[in-house]
Amino acid sequence: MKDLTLEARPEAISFSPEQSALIVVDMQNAYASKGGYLDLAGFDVSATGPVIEKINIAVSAARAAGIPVIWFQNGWDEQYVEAGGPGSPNWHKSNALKTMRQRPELEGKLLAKGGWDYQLVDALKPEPGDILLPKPRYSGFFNTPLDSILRSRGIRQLFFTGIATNVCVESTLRDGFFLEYFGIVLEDATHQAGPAFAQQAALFNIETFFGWVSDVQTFCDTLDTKPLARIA
Ligand SMILES: NC(=O)N/C=C\C(=O)O
Repeated sequence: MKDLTLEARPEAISFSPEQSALIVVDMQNAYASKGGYLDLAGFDVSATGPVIEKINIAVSAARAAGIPVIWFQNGWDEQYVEAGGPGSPNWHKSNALKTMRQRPELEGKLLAKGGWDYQLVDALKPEPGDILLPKPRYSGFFNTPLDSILRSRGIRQLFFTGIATNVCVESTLRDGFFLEYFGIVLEDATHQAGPAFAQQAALFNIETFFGWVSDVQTFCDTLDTKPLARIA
């Protein structure tokens, strides 16, 4: 397929579907569902429903265009060895680990592989041919085979969706930038962890310093695919 031009901020960007991947960051109950880790830690997850719908549309369009879909799940083994102990800054900064220390009844329930909190939300279903990757830190490029998977497939452009815009989405897009990948975030298929200004700040950072910002409808229109559902 020939190069396509995607309308984006701060400017349009050309890309080749054969050199692209759609990355779905951490669409787990932990980050998108009531009763998940972010909700229990006091973050507002009430507006994640429309984001899930937009991600489904973007995933359908990517698959129709032959663009690989890469799903990340953030979390650790049930004993939290992969989370790191007090010698890791993750131990000190992870709000999931801090919440479990404050509420021992939650120990082993947050972001633990095999648990409900770690599972992708029911409305999002990987299909055969998609790539599902665990990741133990915010960035999808650390302690994962992502870079090798992308380079071995000649992929240079990464389209980002998922939660949280200002944490794991931005972290992975930033590291991709340093590794010479072109990062484009589909803003209406993302949601922040924290106040609304965190979403705007992350999008400002991406647009201004690290990549490009577009949206799901533009992505679908540019690929000229017929997504499963039109965006209202
Ligand atoms: N997926 C994320 O952006 N996660 C943010 C915070 C955390 O995992 O503690």
